[in-house]
Amino acid sequence: MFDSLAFPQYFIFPIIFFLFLHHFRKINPTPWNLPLLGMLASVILNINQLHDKVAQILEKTKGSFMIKGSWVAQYDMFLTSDPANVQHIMSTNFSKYHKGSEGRKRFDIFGETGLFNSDFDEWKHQRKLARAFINHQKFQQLMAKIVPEMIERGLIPVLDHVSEEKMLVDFQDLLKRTTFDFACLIATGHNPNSLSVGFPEMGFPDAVDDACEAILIRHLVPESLWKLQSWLGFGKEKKLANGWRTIDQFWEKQKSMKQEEIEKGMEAKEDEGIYSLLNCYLSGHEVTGPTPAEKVMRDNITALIFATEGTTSIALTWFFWLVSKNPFAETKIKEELKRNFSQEGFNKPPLVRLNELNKLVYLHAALCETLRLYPPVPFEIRIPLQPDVLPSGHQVNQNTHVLISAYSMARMTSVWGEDCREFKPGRWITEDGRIRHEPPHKFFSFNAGPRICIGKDIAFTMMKATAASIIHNYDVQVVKNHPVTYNLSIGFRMKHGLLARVSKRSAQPRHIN
Ligand code: HEM
Repeated sequence: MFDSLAFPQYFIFPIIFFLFLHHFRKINPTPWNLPLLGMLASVILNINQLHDKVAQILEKTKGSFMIKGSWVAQYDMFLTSDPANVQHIMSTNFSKYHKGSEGRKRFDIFGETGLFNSDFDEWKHQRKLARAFINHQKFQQLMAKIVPEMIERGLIPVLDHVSEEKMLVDFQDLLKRTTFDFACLIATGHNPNSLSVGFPEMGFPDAVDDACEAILIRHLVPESLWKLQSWLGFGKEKKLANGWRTIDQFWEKQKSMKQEEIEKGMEAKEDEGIYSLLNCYLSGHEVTGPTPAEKVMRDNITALIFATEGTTSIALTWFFWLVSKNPFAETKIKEELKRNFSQEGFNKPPLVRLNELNKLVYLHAALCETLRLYPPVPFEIRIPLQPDVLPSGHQVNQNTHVLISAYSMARMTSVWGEDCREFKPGRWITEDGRIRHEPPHKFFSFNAGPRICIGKDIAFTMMKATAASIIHNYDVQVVKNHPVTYNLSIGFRMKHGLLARVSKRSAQPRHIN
């Protein structure tokens, strides 16, 4: 019979045990390796500051640390932020590491056939098409058309409204809307107008955010556990399933809208500056070839929206927060804008000339520094195809998941110097006033090697145009004491958003002379 008097011991023992662990982890930051549990208990204890805990371990262990797997997890996790290891895995020995079926299972919402989830020949094929789409001259024309339009017709009216109404606004949400509309235009040719005064429900990007939280948990717990949770349908897995439905509905809607346009002979014409991945797919355009299977289109279109929106808006949010904390940087950005755009104003369509964004060296540097400190994709995982020895001397094999932490790399004094944790845009500017280019295995925010991000230039154009238009025309006052921390997710969203008030810098004219 159950002895009710003995009942508390079932709780007291684990509590004392975890307090004990908690005390000693302060003395030694490396995780404890416990029988059966491996280092899982240590991970759970630090779950809310996961990225900082990893950074702390890696700084202490000179950039490499093996987390022994548990009986439950059944694989080892090798943490690294050592640039030599990163170069070895991502570039020099690229063909010997893959994302693998483990990765595809965790990221199943983005489809098996898409660029993100594929490896080897399938990946090569998809990447070739994606690059052809982005490098086509029509894409440049599209950018020159939609970026100024979005600022003029989307961002400025909303900011004017928020400013006139003296509203408190979640800047993260506002930036998410800006980049979501932009992402939809390049992926499908339709503008969902989520950036409008009524702040309509967004659907897709919120669904992706929910999915990203569930995917992080899938990295931390055994597959059997998250699969059981998914089958029972509760918690994060339930949210992921709902998100999946939202993304599928989004795709169905986009497809039927486009088909209707085609049937009515109303397709957007390329010579009118309209060029989108969906148009290319459906018209069998030279860049994408014959129309592929529907699943391939769904996977790549949703992945392109995710790749564009789920990264650029995160970077911009941290940028505005960092600028608010570093008035010296804000002053320098304002001065640079005034020097380059003072005569004509900035936010009128003919004046957002994308090639002129190159003049904004300090703004570019401040964005690089943001991306270094707060990489929107904070880590990458690769699995070796065969046993290998890394430049750090560590041995890995097919049973090792190698986690490369971009967030930790930014916090390594051996990589970025004693001031690595400080926001210093100046570190990105050469003595003759140009942008300093760092190798991708050191500045890992866009990945490195053959799988490096193909949208880096597009992201900088979008981020610079958005940030410049806002800072040149408005004062953004971030609410003091609002808690700012990252979400537990594979993306680096702020957990509580970024609350701010916006006011026009001058009533008439809007720009500064
Ligand atoms: C600040 C913004 C951005 C950041 C920090 C970023 C970062 C990254 C990272 C870390 C990866 C590697 C992901 C992985 O393999 O798991 C990646 C891949 C990719 N990115 Fe970006 N990205 C950004 C913006 C964009 C934009 C605007 C686009 C498209 C227009 C884009 C398109 C892609 C694509 C298609 C891939 C897959 C490449 C491949 O697997 O070969 N990204 N990006």
